[in-house]
Amino acid sequence: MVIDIGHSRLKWARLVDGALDATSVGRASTDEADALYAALERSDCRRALISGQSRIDSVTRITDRLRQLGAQVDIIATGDRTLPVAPAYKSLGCDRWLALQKPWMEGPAPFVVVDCGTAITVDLVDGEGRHRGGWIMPGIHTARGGLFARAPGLNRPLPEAGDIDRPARDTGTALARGGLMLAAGGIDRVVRAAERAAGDQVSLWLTGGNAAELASHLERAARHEQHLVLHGLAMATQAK
Ligand SMILES: Nc1ncnc2c1ncn2[C@@H]1O[C@H](COP(=O)(O)OP(=O)(O)O)[C@@H](O)[C@H]1O
Ligand SMILES: CC(C)(COP(=O)(O)O)[C@@H](O)C(=O)NCCC(=O)O
Repeated sequence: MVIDIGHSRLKWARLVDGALDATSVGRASTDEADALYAALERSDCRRALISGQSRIDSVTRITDRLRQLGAQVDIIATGDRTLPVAPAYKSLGCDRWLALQKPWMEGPAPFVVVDCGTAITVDLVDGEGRHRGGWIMPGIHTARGGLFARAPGLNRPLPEAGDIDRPARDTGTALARGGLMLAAGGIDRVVRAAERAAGDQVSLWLTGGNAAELASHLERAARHEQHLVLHGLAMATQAK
């Protein structure tokens, strides 16, 4: 089994012959991992490779419970296995490093991976397969949470955003459109900067919990692959 412990959500899947079994992908809140334990107990898997790029207390709680259930748990650290794309720097999040591996295997060409989760991270890999580094921005939900903490009067259930290019005429819609505009505008700008840094056109991969809602608001078409971190973990199980 491979498990991605994010700051907000857990994602997991079984492997069949070293590849992800798409039918087995599960998700839960990082704070309520019972569905993961139930999936482990239902399956015949007793080994887990984990990306634990989350709060240390969450990772400890989840891995302790998995061990109690009889699993052999291995937590991967950035750069500690030989994968096709090496990290540009040592303290790079393990989730970011893992997410770069599948796109590079699909063709040796420059690309960026945008992971839209608790944070929005954008990472550039050039045409030689070198990770050139990236950018970290607050995720949509995180940015709104920060705003609501400072201006609690704004906090409310949000409606569908609709056309984000149209000026909103009520507070909820303004917040819904503004959050998407902030993220999409930041991503569009970063992709242009990545192309200047690479000196080449880049293809765009989107992953993470907010990828689907952001895709249609970006300037260019992106390939949406929901579980790039899990795919990277699957590759890591085959690597030394
Ligand atoms: N069913 C869902 N439950 C929780 N969050 C969701 C759900 N669908 C989309 N999201 C969004 O996904 C974000 C988390 O994305 P994810 O990639 O799982 O993050 P992380 O890897 O940081 O834990 C949340 O901030 C939320 O806006
Ligand atoms: C930037 C992140 C918080 C993103 O985490 P996520 O939103 O996927 O939960 C994580 O990759 C991280 O803690 N990185 C370490 C710092 C770095 O990548 O430079």
